[in-house]
Amino acid sequence: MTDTVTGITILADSNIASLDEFFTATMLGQATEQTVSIIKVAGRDINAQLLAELQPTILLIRSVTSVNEALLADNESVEFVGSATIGTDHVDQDYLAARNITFANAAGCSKHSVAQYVLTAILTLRPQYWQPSTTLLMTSSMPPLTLGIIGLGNIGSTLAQYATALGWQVLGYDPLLHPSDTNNASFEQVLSQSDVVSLHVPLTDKKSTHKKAAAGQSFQSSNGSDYPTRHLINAEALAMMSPHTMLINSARGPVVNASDLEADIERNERQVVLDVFEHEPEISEGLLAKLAIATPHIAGYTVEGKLRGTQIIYDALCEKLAVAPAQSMQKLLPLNMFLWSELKAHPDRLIKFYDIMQDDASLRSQAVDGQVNGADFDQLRRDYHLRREWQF
Ligand SMILES: NC(=O)C1=CN([C@@H]2O[C@H](COP(=O)(O)OP(=O)(O)OC[C@H]3O[C@@H](n4cnc5c(N)ncnc54)[C@H](O)[C@@H]3O)[C@@H](O)[C@H]2O)C=CC1
Ligand SMILES: O=C(O)C(=O)[C@H](O)COP(=O)(O)O
Repeated sequence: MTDTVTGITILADSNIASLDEFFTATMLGQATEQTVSIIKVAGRDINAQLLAELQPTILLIRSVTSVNEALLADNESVEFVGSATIGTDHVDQDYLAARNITFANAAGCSKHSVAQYVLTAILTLRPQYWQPSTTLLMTSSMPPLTLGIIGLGNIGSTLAQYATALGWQVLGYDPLLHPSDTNNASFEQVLSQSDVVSLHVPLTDKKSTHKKAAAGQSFQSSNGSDYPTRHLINAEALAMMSPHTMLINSARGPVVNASDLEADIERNERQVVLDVFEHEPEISEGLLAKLAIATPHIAGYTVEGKLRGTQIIYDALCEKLAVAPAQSMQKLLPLNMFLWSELKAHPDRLIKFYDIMQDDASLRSQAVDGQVNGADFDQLRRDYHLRREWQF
């Protein structure tokens, strides 16, 4: 890093967990005369003007800050960008690479939290599907739930493990991975044969756009894919699903076409669970009332999920600074009594493990004339009670 004499200035989204515990001079292995200043602002307020004023060396963000040419074209101070999130659709990674700015995200940080959110949603709406595999063969006459999972990366594959533990059938679709026990179906089969379809894909667009980096060279937008996911679930896809099939989106809002979804719910009375929204942080008028469960993009918001996000970008920054990490989230975590084995044995305790309807009620309480505005949506996320991740 070039800032070894003057110290390090970090500009950070104030919604990143435990910033003060991780990003100090001591924890970043700096000599005692060195300063590390950390400036915390709301993620949506991080803009080119603020960067020009503060000249940070390090930028720490979450999903609400777009990092791209528009933000960085006039900036020469930033050398490291860390996003304490799994998703990276808000970051133009190829632009950062072209500018020689190191980038790290927090892959997998909240995979259990999101999988547990999805399980909770399903079991809250359809409690009849509690069928731990040990009792399945002996007692149940009802066929097990068929869970369709679109995207079998960290979250999708973790969800598949929980589903299998409950004796459910998994139909999975991921065209970018080899076929496997769970990557075992086509897109059409997942949609047409599942009782519940859960989306776990990144937000991507068609591969195409060639852009110009600041230095003049041409590069491709990092969000381009041969299997784009924007509006993957549209009227055509919804028409393949039986009205009985529940749809859950905890990936990114624009993976589902919101107006097609509204029309589909009206037509089919489909049970739909949304944690993310096409026009987030706004929720379009009329949509909220049609949803079975709606939450303000908090599927990954557990104490563990958020702290792991911070740990992963902290470790990456330590690597960039060539120092050994000195802080560990294990030292910061309060005792956790939420055991998956207990929940599996006592399904009636689900509400104690995660009361998803309380999150739903908090979001609906913000609605005025059927609409939630962006500031209220963001505030719910900022003030979220942070639940606990179930342990093994
Ligand atoms: N609601 C929330 O709080 C959270 C949402 N997320 C979202 O969940 C997404 C998935 O997370 P991870 O599983 O950890 O990511 P991951 O990168 O481990 O897995 C994504 C999988 O989707 C697959 N995929 C890509 N395009 C596809 C397509 N067209 N059809 C089917 N599969 C496709 C990829 O091959 C990959 O295996 C993130 O990108 C993020 O946007 C992540 C964390 C929290
Ligand atoms: O990790 C991701 O990807 C997510 O969607 C985050 O958990 C969402 O949280 P924010 O980054 O928007 O706070």
